[in-house]
Formats: sequence, C-alpha cells, structure tokens
Amino acid sequence: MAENFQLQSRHGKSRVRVSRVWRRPAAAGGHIIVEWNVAVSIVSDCLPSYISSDNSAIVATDSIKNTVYVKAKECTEVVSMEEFAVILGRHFTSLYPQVSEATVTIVERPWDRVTVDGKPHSHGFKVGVEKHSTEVIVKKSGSLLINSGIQGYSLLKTTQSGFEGFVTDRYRLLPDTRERIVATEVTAWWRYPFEHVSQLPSKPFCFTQRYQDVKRVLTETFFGPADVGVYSPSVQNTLYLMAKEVLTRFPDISSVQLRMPNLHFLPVNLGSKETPLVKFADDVYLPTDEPHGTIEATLSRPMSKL
Ligand SMILES: O=c1[nH]c(=O)c2[nH]c(=O)[nH]c2[nH]1
Repeated sequence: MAENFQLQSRHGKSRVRVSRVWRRPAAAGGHIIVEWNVAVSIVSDCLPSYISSDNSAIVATDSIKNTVYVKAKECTEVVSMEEFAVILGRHFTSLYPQVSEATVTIVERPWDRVTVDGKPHSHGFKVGVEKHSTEVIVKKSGSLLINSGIQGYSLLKTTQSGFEGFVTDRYRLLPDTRERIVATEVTAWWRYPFEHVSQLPSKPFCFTQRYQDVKRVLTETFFGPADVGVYSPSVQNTLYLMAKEVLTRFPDISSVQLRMPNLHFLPVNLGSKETPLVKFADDVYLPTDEPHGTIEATLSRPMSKL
C-alpha cells in the first residue's frame, strides 16, 4: 500500500544491444554471431523510492544493462535467445530478494551466413529480413512462460488464391474471384509448454532450430508443392492450415497466434469504356498496403493454458 493507494510498478532497460561471437574453427562450422536487442523489465518491491527519496531497494536500470553484457560474456557455449532470456530472468529473480518477476524480450537482427563459391563462409554474414523474437517471463518461484515468434515475414504468391461466396449486400463491390495475387507479412507467436525452469529441456532440444522448423512449416503450408502450389480460398483458411500444421508437427508448441494482413494487389483498369488504356488481364496490379485487410487467429490445444 502506498499512502492508501495501490501501486503497481516495474522498471528495467530497453534497447540494450548486444552481440556475441563464438569462434569455432572453420572445420567445426565456423564462427557464430548473434545480435540481440534486449529489454528487461523487473517487478521489484521498491515502494520507498516512489513515495520518498529512499532508493535503497532499487536495482538501477544501468546495472540491469550491465548485467546483459556480463551474462553474454559468461555464455562461453552457444545459447539460443530463449535460453539467454531465461538466464537473465533467473538471475534477477534469484539474486535480488525484492525482485519477484522479470520479463525479458529479445529481438534478433538476422545475420545469415553467406555462401561463397557454393560453400558456407566460416566468418562472413549478411543481414536477412524476417526477425526472430522471444518474450520470457520468469517468477521467483521458477515458474515461467516462453513465447517465441517471427516478425516481418513477407510472403506472396501470384496465383492459386481466390475469394468468393462472401456476404452480398448493398455494401459489396468486390466480385467473386478464383484468380488473384495474395500477399502478406506474417507475424507469428507461439508458446512453449514449459511452465517451470525444472521442465526446461537440455540439449538436443534447441529453440533456434525450432524457430527454423516453424518458419519452414509456415512457408510450405502457405505455398504448397513447388510445381503446382495449393489453392487458397481465403487468407482465413490458409492462416488456419498454417497454424494447424505447426501444432500438428510440433508437440512442444502449445499454441500459435498468427497475424496475416491481406496486402492487396489491385487490378489495374485505366481509361474509359470508349477509350480503354489498360485492360486488366491478370497482369498489371497496383500494390498497396493502405488500407489492408487484418486477419488474425490463435490456435491452441484443448486444455492448454494461454
Ligand atoms: O482472403 C480474404 N479474406 C477476407 O476476409 C477478405 N476481404 C476482402 O475484401 N478480401 C478478402 N480476402
């Protein structure tokens, strides 16, 4: 209680950028580099600092920032973002009696190994596009939540998409179609089922590998087989099939949330009836993301805790 009011507070440091290199010999696969943008937010009992000038319970946000670099230094073996977030979360909740909970969020800058002369380079990387993120919440009791995700994953197919049979009323202008471009920028979040630090898998389970696996399954389900593809009757149906495939393939994922904006490629028809200039024949489009459709859903296993 704060002078007859209830105070809920948290503090931490955001945009802590850290990069870690693990220098393996070329014969063992070469160097590994990660670049992480870390945010730490702790729930800490430091009421006196809010209601008076007593800062004695505050773990300074500067110290929180420093800890990120100390822990990166201590990771002499390769760690995934998720493992690093758990290490940080456990550190703050176990070292400081006043800290009851820590939320660690990490977004990775995707440095991908380059290929030179068809060979993976031992120490050369270029930046990719879509990003892997994680949010880990650790409580003093050791209970935890691990969500991981992908952002900015842009996908498009030039055919095998349609949209028909939707509500017809005075507001409808869109014709039925079985031929259109479908484009989206996928944001996915999925939850791992581990609820306590004691349940955390040791190797060979690897969060980084699971991220790559989920991305592959999302991609394959969106596009279908390389030669013929798969017909999508709506973004809704494709989104559902993508989420379902993730839960079906990976028992260690308990729920998945997908956001798939419908980034429209509008048919171009220019001119008048008398003087047509450009007549659309599934060839020239006006790409736009303003406005765009917003389609999102969460799929969970029965009984899974969200
Ligand atoms: O796949 C689609 N789902 C919609 O809900 C929708 N609405 C719309 O105008 N076009 C589309 N396409």
